[in-house]
Amino acid sequence: MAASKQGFFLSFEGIDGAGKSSHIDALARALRQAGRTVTLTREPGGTPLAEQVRTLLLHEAMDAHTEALLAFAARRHHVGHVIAPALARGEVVISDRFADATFAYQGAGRGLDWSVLLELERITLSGFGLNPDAVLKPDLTLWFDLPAATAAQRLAAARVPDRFEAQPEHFFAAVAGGYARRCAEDGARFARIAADADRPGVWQQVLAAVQAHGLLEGAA
Ligand SMILES: Nc1ncnc2c1ncn2[C@@H]1O[C@H](COP(=O)(O)OP(=O)(O)O)[C@@H](O)[C@H]1O
Ligand SMILES: Cc1cn([C@H]2C[C@H](O)[C@@H](COP(=O)(O)OP(=O)(O)O)O2)c(=O)[nH]c1=O
Repeated sequence: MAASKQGFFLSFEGIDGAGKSSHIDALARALRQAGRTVTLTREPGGTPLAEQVRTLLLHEAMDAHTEALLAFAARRHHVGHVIAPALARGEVVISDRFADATFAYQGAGRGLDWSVLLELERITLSGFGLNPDAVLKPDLTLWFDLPAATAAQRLAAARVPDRFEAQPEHFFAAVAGGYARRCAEDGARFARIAADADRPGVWQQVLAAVQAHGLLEGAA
C-alpha cells in the first residue's frame, strides 16, 4: 500500500487582476500529474451555501461589517464541509483566496478594524485541527503582488467588473497594503510572487515556492 500523504493547504491571494487565475489550474494539473489528489476551491464560495453568500457579497450593497461577517460565515461552512475533510484525507487543497482576503479587502480596503477581524478569524477558524485552540491557516500563501495601476490596466482589457472590481485604483492600493501587512505579520507562511513578470516568469516563481515546501520536486 502506498504511504499515506499529509494534507497541504495552499491559498492564492492578491488584488483583482493580479494574475492568480492564470496559474491555479496549471498548478492543480501539475500536482495531479505528480500523484497528489487535489481539491480545487475558492472564496467566497466553495459549498452551495457559501456560493449563495458569494452572490450576495459580489452584487448587493452592504457595509464593511456585514461583508466581513458574511465572508467569515461562508468560510466556516467551507472549511467544515470541504477544506478540513480534504486535508484529513491527505489531499492538497488549493483555495483561490482565503482569510487574508477579508483582512485585505474589508480591513485595509474598507477600513474595518484589524483587531475585530483577528477576533472573527479566531472565533470562526479555530477547532478544526487536532489542537482546538489553533486557528486554521494555509500552509503556504502565494501572494501575487502587483501595483494597483498595472492590475487596473489588465482588468480594463479583460472583463465586466463586479462590485469590488468596480472600485477605484486607490482602493486596490489600500488592499495591496493589507496583504503586505498580513505578510509582515506572518512571513513564514507567505511567498511573495512578483506578479508584474510575464506569465512564464510568474509560473517559475509559483513552482519555486511550492517546491520549497516539498511539493512538485523536480518539476520545471
Ligand atoms: N503575467 C501577466 N502579464 C500580463 N497579463 C496577465 C498576466 N497574467 C494574467 N494576465 C492577464 O490579466 C488579466 C487578469 O488576470 P487573472 O488571472 O484573471 O487575475 P486574477 O485572477 O488575479 O483576478 C487577464 O486578462 C489575464 O489574461
Ligand atoms: C474571500 C473574499 C473576497 N473578497 C472579494 C475579492 C474579489 O474582488 C471578490 C471575488 O474574488 P475573485 O474570486 O478573485 O473574483 P473573480 O472571480 O472575479 O476573479 O471578492 C472580499 O472582499 N472579501 C473576502 O473575504
